[in-house]
Amino acid sequence: MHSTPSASGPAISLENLSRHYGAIKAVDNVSLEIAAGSFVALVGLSGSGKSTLLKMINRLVDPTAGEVSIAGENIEATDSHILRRRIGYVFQNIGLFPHMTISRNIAIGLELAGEKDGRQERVAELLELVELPQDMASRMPPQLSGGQQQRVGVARALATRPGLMLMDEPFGALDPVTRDSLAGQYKALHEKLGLTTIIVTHDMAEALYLADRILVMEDGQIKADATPAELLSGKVGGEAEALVAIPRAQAAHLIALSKKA
Ligand SMILES: Nc1ncnc2c1ncn2[C@@H]1O[C@H](COP(=O)(O)OP(=O)(O)OP(=O)(O)O)[C@@H](O)[C@H]1O
Repeated sequence: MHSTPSASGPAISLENLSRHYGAIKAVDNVSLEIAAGSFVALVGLSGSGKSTLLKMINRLVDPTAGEVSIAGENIEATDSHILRRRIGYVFQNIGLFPHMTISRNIAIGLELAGEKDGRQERVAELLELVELPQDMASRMPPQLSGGQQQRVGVARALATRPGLMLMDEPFGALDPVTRDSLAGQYKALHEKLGLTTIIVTHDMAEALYLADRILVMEDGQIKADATPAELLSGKVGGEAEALVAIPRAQAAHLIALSKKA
């Protein structure tokens, strides 16, 4: 079997990016440089604009103003099929096609791109990459657990060897143990493949654990931009501090309980 060649994640640039819906400023004049190979978490309260920001990067949502560039190229000028091959997208409810085998679900991006050669080998390679047994290839999605389906979602997103992964609450619907183990395995994949990853999560503890940079959104704007260590140090303040206070208090509570045992 071939080993997976390292992809090289692109740098991303957002310039005065906005998406307004009438009076609602879902994303409001955001400018941002994301370095190649970063793992960025977008956190913030419900409705703060995280998903809208993410979806403007793969053109699922069109901005009302501003620009997105990937590896220095304005995405408006990039053919949307090419863009989709370069960007993997994983979201909470996976969206596997229930009437297609796991193998076909994984290969759908290759099929749509007209890539005929080596599809089965690529599926085998991807199953191995996301640590699923090869015999799952012939099963149908309803015959897999939620966690296994989510792994298939990750495999499908990686099929076209994208350098950029966009993930919207990818592990949100899973139990905490599966969630933690999948998140850890994804982080290892991110490093192994040299990806650029942007993840939306409601879970600050997950963001602190996974990302090397955390962006806190509020009312369509980025109100804090910090490393996990900076956030944990308590120097960032504002809403970021309120979000970090929750996992910090939980950790302190658990430590106190374990001392009583
Ligand atoms: N298609 C739409 N039409 C009108 N308003 C929209 C649309 N999509 C999003 N919004 C509004 O834009 C704001 C930001 O929504 P968005 O989904 O980006 O937030 P979010 O931070 O991802 O929220 P959540 O954490 O709940 O998923 C919200 O007020 C939402 O109601």
